[in-house]
Amino acid sequence: MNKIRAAVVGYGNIGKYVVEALEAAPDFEIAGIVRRNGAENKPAELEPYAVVKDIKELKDVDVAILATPTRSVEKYAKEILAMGINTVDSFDIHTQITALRRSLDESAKAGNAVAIISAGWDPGSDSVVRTLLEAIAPKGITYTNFGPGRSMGHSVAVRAIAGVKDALSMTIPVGTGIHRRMVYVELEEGADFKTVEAAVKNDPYFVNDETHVIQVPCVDDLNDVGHGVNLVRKGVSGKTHNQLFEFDMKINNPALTAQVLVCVARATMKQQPGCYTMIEVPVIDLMYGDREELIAHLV
Ligand SMILES: NC(=O)C1=CN([C@@H]2O[C@H](COP(=O)(O)OP(=O)(O)OC[C@H]3O[C@@H](n4cnc5c(N)ncnc54)[C@H](OP(=O)(O)O)[C@@H]3O)[C@@H](O)[C@H]2O)C=CC1
Ligand SMILES: N[C@@H](CCCC(=O)C(=O)O)C(=O)O
Repeated sequence: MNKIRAAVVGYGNIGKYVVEALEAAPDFEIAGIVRRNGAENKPAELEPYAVVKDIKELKDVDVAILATPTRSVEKYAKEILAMGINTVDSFDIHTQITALRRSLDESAKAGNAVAIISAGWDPGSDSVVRTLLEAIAPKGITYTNFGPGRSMGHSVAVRAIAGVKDALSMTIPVGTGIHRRMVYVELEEGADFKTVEAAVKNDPYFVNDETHVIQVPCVDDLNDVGHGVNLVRKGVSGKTHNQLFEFDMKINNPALTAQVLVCVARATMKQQPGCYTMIEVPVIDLMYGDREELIAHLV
């Protein structure tokens, strides 16, 4: 069997778990890890792998798994798709997904490659669940209630603000798909708390939610990467009301995001050139194994 050669771009919270998920997958091999500082301070667990500054330094990469901040995804994806290498990412600014899809569709087709975007758990696997539930009860309301837990995307956005040394953004479910954001910040020496607080509250990640910013001496003392979702749809199948569906999970956030990225990386190998979201990809393409055996086992 020819293994799929994957590069991991960015070695932060998600990147570390992507390496583990690739190591556990029978059909993948790690082509290398791409880091801004290359092999400088190479962590012990990456000893068996090439760690480089530029993906061009790696050989025969089939797919690049982008574990970078969401706001860097488009730049990395465009460069990599132009080389004819597939990309997957977990881009999570929901209001910008269709724009990213249009932009990367052009890049992917030009590079004769495949991009699957917004492939984490939300957006990502939850999007597939929402789609399925809406198909089987076309009229009705779906509520996606997160947490309580750490949003990686919101925490990354706060860490990017000048003067922030570390940050933890906890998502607190208020009900009916509404969330409160509790943001714990550790500041660089001399940083002004009020300026940071205003920047957080004005960031598009936070601007629509009730947000509280709290200064703490050490974010690491508070950190817990657990998260979860309770997704409920109540609706109408045909002309019959009161169909009630519920999907619930409690997870290690980076570990689940990484596993979704890896199964979606597999699926890139089976699509025509272009850019897709997870709801556009046949779910069987996420799976490793013989097609007929999967059908016998899962259908
Ligand atoms: N859709 C979903 O369900 C989910 C999506 N996510 C997304 O995953 C993203 C990554 O999260 P997380 O792993 O916690 O982030 P981290 O900050 O821990 O890691 C990102 C890594 O990307 C690299 N990098 C490349 N460019 C930059 C840059 N400009 N600034 C900072 N780092 C850069 C760095 O690695 P190096 O130093 O090695 O170069 C960095 O460690 C989040 O932005 C979030 O949106 C996360 C969870 C769920
Ligand atoms: N994109 C999230 C995962 C979904 C949960 C969420 O959106 C939130 O906590 O606000 C994340 O980055 O952790």
